[in-house]
Amino acid sequence: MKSNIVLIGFMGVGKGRTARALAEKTGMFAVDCDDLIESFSNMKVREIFSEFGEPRFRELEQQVAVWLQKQVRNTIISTGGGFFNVPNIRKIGKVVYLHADFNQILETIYAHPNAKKKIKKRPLLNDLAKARTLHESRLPLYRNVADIEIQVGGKTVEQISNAIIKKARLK
Ligand SMILES: Nc1ncnc2c1ncn2[C@@H]1O[C@H](COP(=O)(O)OP(=O)(O)O)[C@@H](O)[C@H]1O
Ligand SMILES: O=C(O)C1=C[C@@H](OP(=O)(O)O)[C@@H](O)[C@H](O)C1
Repeated sequence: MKSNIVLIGFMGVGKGRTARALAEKTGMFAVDCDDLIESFSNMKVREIFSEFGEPRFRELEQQVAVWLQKQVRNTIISTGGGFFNVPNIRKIGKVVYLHADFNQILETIYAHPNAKKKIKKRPLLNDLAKARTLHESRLPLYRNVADIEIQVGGKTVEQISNAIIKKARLK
């Protein structure tokens, strides 16, 4: 049985979008950690942050991580931008880091017709100066846990998913 693929990377880099494209191409199923947290808690991510604070959200991420490791196989898992920090990340599956420069990420988010909504639902993107620093400080940490790194800047989702299939030997 194939192991899971765990997509990590900064907010808005395209983890969810890539997971869906990969699922379509490989026949594997795709799940998203933020979606799992929202359905489990019956709250939106932004509500969890505003009502209970970031530490509660990180606890929920750890619960999801334990469940994924125990129960989920043969699945493409897209994660939130801070999920890579869970202690068992490398036990969940093959970790694929999607990398783009901060400016490229902002460009793709702002190019979207729903840009305002996309920013609102990501509390850590609301202050752009802080988000830029976060991107910089996380870069070595993402690289440290990743098995594979994919450059996504300027690429189509088709090119990105084909690169992952090749590097992770998914087909
Ligand atoms: N390579 C890309 N080219 C064009 N648009 C992209 C690209 N990557 C992401 N997007 C768009 O940016 C937004 C964030 O993508 P998403 O998959 O939700 O990111 P993440 O799951 O990493 O936060 C979406 O609207 C998506 O369609
Ligand atoms: O980078 C982060 O710490 C976060 C990223 C978000 O997910 P996306 O990467 O899907 O935006 C979401 O999990 C939460 O707002 C925290």
